[in-house]
Amino acid sequence: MVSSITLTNTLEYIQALWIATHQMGLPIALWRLPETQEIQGIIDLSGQPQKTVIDLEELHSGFAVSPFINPEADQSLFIHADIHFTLEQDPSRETYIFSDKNLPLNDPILQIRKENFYQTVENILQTRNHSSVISSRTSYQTQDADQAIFEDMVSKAIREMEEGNFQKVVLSRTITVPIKEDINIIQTYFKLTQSYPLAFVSLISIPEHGTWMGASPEVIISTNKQKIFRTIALAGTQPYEPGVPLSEVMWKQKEIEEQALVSRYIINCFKKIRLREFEEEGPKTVIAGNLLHLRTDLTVDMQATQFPQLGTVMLRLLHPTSAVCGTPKEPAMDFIINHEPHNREFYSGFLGPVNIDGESHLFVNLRCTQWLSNRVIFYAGAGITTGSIPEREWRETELKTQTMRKIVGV
Ligand SMILES: C=C(O[C@@H]1C=C(C(=O)O)C=C[C@H]1O)C(=O)O
Repeated sequence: MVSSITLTNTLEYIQALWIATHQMGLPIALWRLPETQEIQGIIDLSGQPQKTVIDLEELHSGFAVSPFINPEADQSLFIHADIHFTLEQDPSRETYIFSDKNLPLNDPILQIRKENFYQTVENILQTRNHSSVISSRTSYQTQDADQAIFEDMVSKAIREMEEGNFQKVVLSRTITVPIKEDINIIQTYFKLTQSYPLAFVSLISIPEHGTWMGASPEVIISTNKQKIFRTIALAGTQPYEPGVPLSEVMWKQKEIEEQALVSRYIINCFKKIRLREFEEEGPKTVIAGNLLHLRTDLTVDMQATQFPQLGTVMLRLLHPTSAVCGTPKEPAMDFIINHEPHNREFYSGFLGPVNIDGESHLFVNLRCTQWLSNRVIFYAGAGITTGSIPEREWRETELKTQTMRKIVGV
C-alpha cells in the first residue's frame, strides 16, 4: 500500500488518481489552504458522501460541501476521509512527495477498496490512458443571463431597495463556455493554485453532484489547533493594479458601506449568542487574484470564552452571509430565488476540510466553476445597494471571472 512516494511526474500521478476515483465512482476533494504550499486530498471509499448538518464536534475527518440554499443546514455533503493524502514539494523544489496519511479504516471492505483503488491508479499509469476532463456529471442545463437581463435584474433590485424592502442583495450570473477536448483539469488546478497564493484553491468531484473548481478569498469559519475561531467580513471590489501599494488604494463610500453591512451582520450573529469577547481588525485592503477587496478579520479565543462549539454555532448563523446573499437575509434570499435565472447550486455555498489534524477551515465557494465534459460554467456575483450602477455591476462580474477564464484559456 502506498504511504510515501517521491513523484517525478506529479501531474501524471494526480491525474491517474483523479481518473481512478471517476472509474470507481468515488467522491474526491483536493485543496490548498491560503498562504501554504501543500496540496491535500480526501477520497471517500463508500462512494456516497453523507448528507448531514456540519457539526464540528460530531464529525470525523472529512471535507464539507454545502449548497447556497441550505435553510435547515441539513443539506451539506460530507466527504469522509477514508484516504487522506498530502502533496508536498521537496526542499529542492524539483519533486513532490506524495504521502498517504494511512488513516485507520475500521471496515475490512474499505481496506479492500483502498487496495483496489491504488491498484487502479497503477493500472492507469501503466496504460497511460489519460483522458482530458473527467467530470462526474455530463449533462446539466443552465441559463446564462445576457448583459441586458442582468442589468434589468439589478435595476429591479435597486427599485425594491428604494422602496425599503431590503438594504443589500448579491446578484450573480453564469457564463457557460465550451472547452477544448485536450484541456487537462488537473493541470488547470495546479495553475490556479499558483495564480491565487492567498486563496483557498479547491477541486472537488462528487458523483451526481458535479465537478467544481475555485479559488475562494473568503473564510466563513475556521478553528485551529490553538482553539482560535476566525471569520471575515469581505466585500467591495476593484481591479488590482500591481505596483500600487495597498496603503494607497482608495475606496468609494458605496463599497465602504457595503463591507460595513457584512461586518455588522457578523457582529449581530455574535450578539445573538451573547458573545462579547471578540477581536476585530480592519477593514483593510486585500488582494484576490486580479482584484482587491475590503476585509475585516474577526477572531475569538474559544478557550478563554469557554465556547468550544463556536465554529458549529457560527456556521449555522452565518451562512449565507450578507457577502453572498444580502441584508436582511430573508427578503434578499427571496429576491435571488425569484430573479436569478440559474440555480446557484454550490456557488456561494461553503466548502472545506473538517477536523483535519485538529483544524477546520470552511470557505465561501466563490470565484468558482462547474466542469462538464465539454463545457465550463463560471459563476460570479456582485453586491447591489441603492448606490449601484447596473453596468458597473455587470463589469464587476466580468472581472470576477477574468483570472479563472485566463487559466482555463477561454
Ligand atoms: C459574490 C462574490 O463575491 C463577494 C462579493 C463582493 C462584492 O460585492 O464586492 C466581494 C467579495 C465577495 O464577498 C463573487 O465572487 O461571486
